[in-house]
Amino acid sequence: MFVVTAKEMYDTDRYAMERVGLEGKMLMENAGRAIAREMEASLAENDNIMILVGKGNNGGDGFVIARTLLERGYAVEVLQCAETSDIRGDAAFHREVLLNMGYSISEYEGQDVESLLQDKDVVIDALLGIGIKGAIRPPYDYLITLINQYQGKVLSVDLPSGIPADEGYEVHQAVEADQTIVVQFPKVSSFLQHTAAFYGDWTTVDIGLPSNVIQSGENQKKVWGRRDVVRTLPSRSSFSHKGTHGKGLVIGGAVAMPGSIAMTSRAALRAGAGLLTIATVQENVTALAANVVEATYHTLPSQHGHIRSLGELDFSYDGIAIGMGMGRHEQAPTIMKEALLQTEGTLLIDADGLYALKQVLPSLSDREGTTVLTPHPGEMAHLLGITVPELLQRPFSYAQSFATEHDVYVVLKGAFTLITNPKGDQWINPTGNAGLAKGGTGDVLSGILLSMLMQPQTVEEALCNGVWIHGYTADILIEQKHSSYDLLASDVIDGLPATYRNIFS
Ligand SMILES: NC(=O)C1=CN([C@@H]2O[C@H](COP(=O)(O)OP(=O)(O)OC[C@H]3O[C@@H](n4cnc5c(N)ncnc54)[C@H](O)[C@@H]3O)[C@@H](O)[C@H]2O)[C@@H](O)CC1
Ligand SMILES: Nc1ncnc2c1ncn2[C@@H]1O[C@H](COP(=O)(O)OP(=O)(O)O)[C@@H](O)[C@H]1O
Ligand SMILES: [K+]
Repeated sequence: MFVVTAKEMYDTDRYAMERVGLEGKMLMENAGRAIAREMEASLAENDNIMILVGKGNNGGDGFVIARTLLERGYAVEVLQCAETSDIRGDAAFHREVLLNMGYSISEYEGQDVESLLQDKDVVIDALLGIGIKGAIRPPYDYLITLINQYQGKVLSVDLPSGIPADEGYEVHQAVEADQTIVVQFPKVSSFLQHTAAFYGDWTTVDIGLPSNVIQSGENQKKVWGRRDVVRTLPSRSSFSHKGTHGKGLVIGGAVAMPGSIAMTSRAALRAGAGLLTIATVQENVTALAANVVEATYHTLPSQHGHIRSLGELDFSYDGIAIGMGMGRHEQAPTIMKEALLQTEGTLLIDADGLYALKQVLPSLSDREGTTVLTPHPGEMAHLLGITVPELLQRPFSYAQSFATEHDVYVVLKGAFTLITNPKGDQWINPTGNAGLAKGGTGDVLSGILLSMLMQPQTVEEALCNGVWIHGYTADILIEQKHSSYDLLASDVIDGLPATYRNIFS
């Protein structure tokens, strides 16, 4: 499923009208009817409905929705919140159709909307869509405040009014919808931390727009779904052997942090790695060996309880993950530089490794092999030299500029983890829940990703599948036997068998 900006949506609209021959009126008819049909699932037969219509095409959709619901027998009052002379084009056309069918429209002229809303069960918000610019002006500012005070159900058309389609905007005032019915493609703002909650539950409706423009455009954004996982996750050949499934190396850990690499390693093995070696400080090996019995071990020279150097480490592995529990110390950047320059294959860098990387960033360009960075927002902000709030305002652009500039894959973790390839294409992961907001779940993700990167699939598929599996496992676990409070990172590792059985069933 494609995810779009306002510009991509307008370009698609123009292409549909000018090149394909789908008239605007027709698209608006499709949109309004599809949205009304979708809304019916949330409506009761006797509901009193108020639809607030704005002056643009979002309001135009509103006129079609009103007509469709009225024809189906619902009690709908239409409040037009703009001067009739300001309503133009397709919206004006559908306004006329509504009137021609014998229905009436009230115009907002400063009347007491609060009392008008009192006997309504549902408010449909068709005030503003993707065309919003700048701070909300009257009367929409006032109407949005009233909608948010209203106790009944609020259903928004395309976007909650006041929310822009794109990233990079601060939101001061917007409708807090219970549900949003999105026209054709989800907009970027439905995945951003500061805007996602305004949407409530959202679904998309197909209005017949072509996807050519987006498909042929640069830097596509897509949601990675279950079907993609089933389509791309390689099944195992009955003649495979442990070497076929990838020989991985995990470098990390310190005396004070033995758990991270244990989780990464156990997760990698559970996720399907054929063979796994752990390279860590000598002091931890005995305890780890009892914990991760399937792995082999390589002891690294240590100093003050952390890795001093990579010593004589052999780097001939199918995939290497570095950084988990490694600590932030003086030697870390040198160790990172060595890993960047000595390893030829796939290198995944996580956690403390990302802090060390920041100091040797230019060495990234000297790498031949694939490099994957898995930062959480704090680590990504540090790599970029910006603040976390700045990053969260524009995660798509920042992840994209970093990935393209440094020729790396970036897995920016969060409620909607964002995967970016070195060309700047992006995938959004929809799985996962707040149960994952706990120490160690990132280590587990690194292990799953290391394993995925060694299976026969593209790097993009490996990363998207790994992130999806991690989140989906947490989703099943909190549905079936855990909660978002008690879930532990190690539970996610133990939940992987059920996920695989489910995917391959
Ligand atoms: N492919 C498409 O793009 C389609 C879009 N449709 C609908 O059309 C909508 C986009 O229509 P428009 O481009 O007319 O945009 P809007 O419906 O968002 O209306 C924009 C108008 O609102 C006013 N406005 C903008 N910012 C404001 C602010 N801060 N305060 C107060 N008023 C403000 C301006 O007068 C502007 O012209 C979509 O969200 C969707 O609902 C559908 O009808 C069909 C297809
Ligand atoms: N609210 C949330 N919803 C979904 N996933 C989440 C949420 N919070 C965190 N996660 C996921 O949990 C993991 C946390 O990783 P990270 O912050 O590196 O943890 P740690 O360093 O403790 O291992 C990431 O995969 C992230 O996407
Ligand atoms: K709206």
